[in-house]
Amino acid sequence: MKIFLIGFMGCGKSTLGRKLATKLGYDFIDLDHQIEKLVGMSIGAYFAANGEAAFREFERKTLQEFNYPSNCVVATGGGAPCYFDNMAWINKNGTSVYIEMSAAALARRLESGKEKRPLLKDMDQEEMTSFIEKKLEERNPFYLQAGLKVNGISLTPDDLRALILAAV
Ligand SMILES: Nc1ncnc2c1ncn2[C@@H]1O[C@H](COP(=O)(O)OP(=O)(O)O)[C@@H](O)[C@H]1O
Ligand SMILES: O=C(O)C1=C[C@@H](OP(=O)(O)O)[C@@H](O)[C@H](O)C1
Ligand SMILES: [Mg+2]
Repeated sequence: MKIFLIGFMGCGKSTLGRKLATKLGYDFIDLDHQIEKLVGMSIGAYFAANGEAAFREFERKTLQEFNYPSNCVVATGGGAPCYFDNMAWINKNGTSVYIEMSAAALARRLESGKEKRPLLKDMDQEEMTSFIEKKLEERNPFYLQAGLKVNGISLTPDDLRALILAAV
């Protein structure tokens, strides 16, 4: 089974994904790390050098052309499902899981680590909360196409594993 974790920045795709993969005995792939490896720089540096549109193209290519093992957990980037035909591609090729959280909870979590996220790096808590509220409105139509939606607050890897296994 190929499990694609989707959801806004900070919902826990990378952290929970790695632990979930270990629990299932599956490989773990973080698409952002994969992109960083292929372009030879951090996501932040790539955004600064080439802009967001170039990043989205590269993200699509990486998502859709990666040679996934048959059993894996994939942490996507927060924007990945929301561009091109990526969400349809994900649903055709795997089981998608949306880790849902409110804008306020996401903003609290993202306070540390925002320097690594080019879309957030210059914002304070208030700006970040309203930016996330607006972005979630745009992105939810894509996220909500996931096969399974789970609440990301206090979500443990064991909970996530149980919810996914119950749903498939
Ligand atoms: N289930 C969780 N419970 C509490 N904190 C979490 C959880 N998952 C992630 N975090 C914390 O939230 C931040 C963002 O997590 P990360 O996995 O990078 O999110 P994403 O990949 O979805 O952007 C990190 O500081 C991480 O330690
Ligand atoms: O939501 C987004 O547009 C982005 C999310 C990031 O991944 P995480 O969701 O893992 O932070 C990363 O792909 C890039 O900074 C853009
Ligand atoms: Mg991540």
